[in-house]
Formats: sequence, structure tokens, C-alpha cells
Amino acid sequence: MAVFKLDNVEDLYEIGSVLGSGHFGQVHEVRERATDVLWAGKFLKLKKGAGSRLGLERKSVEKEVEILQSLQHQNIMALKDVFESRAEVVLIVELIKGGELFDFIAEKENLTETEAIEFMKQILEGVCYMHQKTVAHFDLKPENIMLSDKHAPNPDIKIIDFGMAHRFIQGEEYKSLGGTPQYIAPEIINYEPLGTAADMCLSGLSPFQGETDEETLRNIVAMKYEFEPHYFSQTSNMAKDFIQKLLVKDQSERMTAEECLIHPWIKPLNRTQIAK
Ligand SMILES: COc1cc(-c2ccc3ncc(-c4cccc([C@@H](O)NCCN(C)C)c4)n3n2)ccc1O
Repeated sequence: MAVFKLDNVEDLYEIGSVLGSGHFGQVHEVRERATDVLWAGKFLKLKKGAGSRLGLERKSVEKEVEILQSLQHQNIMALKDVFESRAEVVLIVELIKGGELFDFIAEKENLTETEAIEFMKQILEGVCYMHQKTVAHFDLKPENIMLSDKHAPNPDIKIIDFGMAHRFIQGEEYKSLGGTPQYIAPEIINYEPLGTAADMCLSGLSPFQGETDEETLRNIVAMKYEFEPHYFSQTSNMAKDFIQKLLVKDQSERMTAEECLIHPWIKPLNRTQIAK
């Protein structure tokens, strides 16, 4: 069983305002007393007993911590410390000040393909790194892609929220029904054995979005989508080719993160191929 620091987290960190909350618990800004450095603290309530419906199993928190401890990459949120008390575990991670990529893009008049390629390249580098470590995120969606500093000329992408992540062991079969309807892979909906390919269905606006979750899931299983002119009239054919090679039902036919990084949209063969 993993042992986390038993110190009282408030002896070392001043707990600040809530930054956000969700299935993952509550995230607070925290100030390290010894250095005045600001971090983010994710506060996770543990189940009080086997029959308790509230809180998380300690085993699932240990799994998330073990995965985060194994990942050191500039495009993946870094874990600094873990504290536990009788009822809660606190993960101290790097504070990401630039907000969600989705909001950054929404606030811009328009995003050029060159800017989109730069963000996609960073996302792919983080995802490729975790896949090489046989880790799948399993909840990649726009809200979990954040920016280090949205005012920087070239903001760094930071992938957060590894609460659904899984490290594959050679030869094991893993299935899950978790995830967010608009962004989950068809193999998850069909409860088939999963692999890192399930992470490769990431998109900004889900092309499968239906009126209801049920309709969205039907669209994903049918791989029913179209490049709506309203959104794609200015999109290059190279970019559409990139998307089409990801939105593939058969996970073994879907581009891997490594293949994405050498796709001509991301890595042009020559200057004339640069997306206008
Ligand atoms: C360690 O696990 C997590 C960390 C974080 C995290 C880490 C650093 C950090 N710096 C700033 C924030 C932040 C700021 C505003 C909102 C949120 C969060 O509530 N929304 C992010 C997306 N959400 C769907 C997880 C998070 N975070 N969030 C979020 C979810 C996690 O499961």
C-alpha cells in the first residue's frame, strides 16, 4: 500500500480559494509556506467504509498518484507532493494559470491553422509520451487541456486530470465505461478491450454531438459525422485528412499519437505544404 505524507497539509501549505471542482474533487490554489510559491491542491475525500457511497476508494487514488509519479513531461501537469489524513488525500501539483485551452480559443477572433497546429503538436507530444509509458488518460477532452500562461507568446499546453488514467500491463485486457459522452471512443461505448488508441478521439467541438447523450453515443458508434461548412469552409484539406485518420472506428486503424506527429499537417514535407 502506498504511504503518503502524514503531516497536516496545512502545516506546510496555506489553503487558498477554490479553482474548480468536479468528479475529481476540489482544486484549490495553495501557497507553500516555506517558499511562498503557489501550487494547486486537489482535495479528494476517501470512502469512510466499504459500504460508503461517498468518497473515493483509496486504491483508485493510489493508482492516480502512481501514474502521475511516473510522468515527467512539460505538457503534463507535474505532481509535487501527496498528503493523507484519515478522511482525505491531497495531491499538490503545479499551478496552471492560463485556464482551459477551449476558453482561450473561444476568446480569440479566430485561430489560424498554424496556431492550431502548434497547440495540437504539444498535446500530441504529451499524449505520445504517456502512451510510450503505456499510460492512457481516458478522459482527454478540451476542459482537461490547459495553458501555462495564456498571455505568453507561445503558451505551454498542460494535460490535467488523470483520475480516469490507466497503466497497461503486457497482455492484460482492460475495459471501462467511464469518460465524457461527446469525447469517448466507440470501443468504450461497446465495452470492448481498450488500449491507448481510445485517447485519440480528442476534438475541440465533438463532431458527434447529438441532442441527447444517447444520440451522441449512437453517432460515435456509427462514426457518423460531417465537416459542416459553417465550421470547416476555411479548413485545409490536410487538416481534414488528419481528422479523418483519427475518427476511425477500428482502434487498430486509428492514427497513433506517434503517427500524428509525422502526419503532413503537423510535420509538413515541404514549405509549400504549410496550411495557409
Ligand atoms: C491532480 O488532478 C487534477 C488537477 C487539476 C488541476 C491542476 C492544476 C491546476 N491549476 C489550475 C487548475 C484549475 C483552474 C480552474 C479550474 C480547474 C478545474 O476545475 N477545471 C479544469 C477542467 N476540469 C474538467 C478538470 C482547474 N488546475 N487544476 C484539475 C483536475 C485534476 O484531476
